Amino acid sequence: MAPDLAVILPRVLIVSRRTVRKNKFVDFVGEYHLDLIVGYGAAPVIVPRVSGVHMLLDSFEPIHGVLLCEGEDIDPSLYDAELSHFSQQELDEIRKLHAGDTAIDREKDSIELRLAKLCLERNIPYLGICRGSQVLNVACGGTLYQDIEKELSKQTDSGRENRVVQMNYENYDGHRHVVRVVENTPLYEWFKESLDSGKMEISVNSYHHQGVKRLAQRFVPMAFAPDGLVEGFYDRDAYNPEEGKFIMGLQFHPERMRSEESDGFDYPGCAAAYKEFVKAVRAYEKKLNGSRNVAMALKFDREAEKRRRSILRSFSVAKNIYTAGSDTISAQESELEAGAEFLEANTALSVQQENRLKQVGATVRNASAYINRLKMNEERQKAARAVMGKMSIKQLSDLVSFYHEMGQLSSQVLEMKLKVLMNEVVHV
Ligand SMILES: N[C@@H](CCC(=O)NCCCC(=O)O)C(=O)O
Repeated sequence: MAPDLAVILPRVLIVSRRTVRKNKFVDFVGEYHLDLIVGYGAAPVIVPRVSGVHMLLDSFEPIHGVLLCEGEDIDPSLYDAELSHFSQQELDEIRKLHAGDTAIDREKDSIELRLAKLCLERNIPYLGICRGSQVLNVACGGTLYQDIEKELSKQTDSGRENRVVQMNYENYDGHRHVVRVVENTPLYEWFKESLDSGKMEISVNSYHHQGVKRLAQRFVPMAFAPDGLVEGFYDRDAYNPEEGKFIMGLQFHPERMRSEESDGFDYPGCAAAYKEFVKAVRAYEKKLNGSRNVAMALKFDREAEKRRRSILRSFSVAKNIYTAGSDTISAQESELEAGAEFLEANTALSVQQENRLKQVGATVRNASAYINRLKMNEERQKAARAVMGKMSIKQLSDLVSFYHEMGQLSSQVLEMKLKVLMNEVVHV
């Protein structure tokens, strides 16, 4: 069971985050993400955010999906050409308040932006949660607020009632704020039975202080916070999980919207983003393998045809030599190889094939070995017939059913081995 699953499950890449444990760096990924990916039928592959990995992403192929989630702030120089509009005092305040986030991890930025761009180039399913949604927007040319509280609240004239607390360190996991869900979007479909009547609102968690400022052109918003911040978006033209299409970003964490006591989700729709994402990942893998198999089959066909031609050519040269005498052999020896190899490898030829080969002169090289093998076969058959002639009907019918059973068994095992081999070839 295990080897089959290992071959079948599609792979979702997730980049780790760095922290310090017992005086040394360790890499981690939140288990809620991993559990959901496994639960819906894909294999999470953790890409460590260690130096140099951004140059080694080819080694993580095949990639059937990418899930990017939490982490430090994205380096503002990656999305904001004019850099800091903040005074030194403001920057110090931001760093003090969000100390865990404001240390930038350039290696992670670099790995994640490369992965996001790869997904966009190849239409690999991508789910961005929180920082992952910010990475997606930046990869597509959008920009971010470097600090929502300082920038968005400055812009919001409408006053305090629209202000949103995005980070509440006093009530970290219990904190929620409302978002307005946009109709006719996947998010609406997933949460529609939970929307407050007429209000189109759900309450979401929040663990960020950066956020989408200018949404990249290709995206459609799926939810807004009361201060206008985009809380979810997707590429409508690249959305069809059944066909392997999924490019989406969520600023909140549906995987983490759970009751403290029971660990149960706040809404039945919470796991849907993961479910639909993995659905797309699985469909993408199928599509990819399908087209690879066709490409492999075409390659095999072309190679077989090439081989067939060289064998034919070899036989025709052999025929000419046979008809004309043996003087010219050395000049054409290399062309004879294919035919000779073919004869060596195929002892079980039909009488018709054998006559045809003799006729075209294929006995010129290795003829004695070939004839010896044929003779040996004939002798073995003669001996077997003699033994069987002496056996009883019961013994003979036992022998028949034994070989029948063995035949069935070996074709089953052969089929399995070919399947494994085919998968290995496809995954090379
Ligand atoms: N630094 C970014 C992204 C923050 C982020 O990824 N938050 C989720 C992690 C929550 C946790 O570590 O508990 C920002 O602040 O916008």
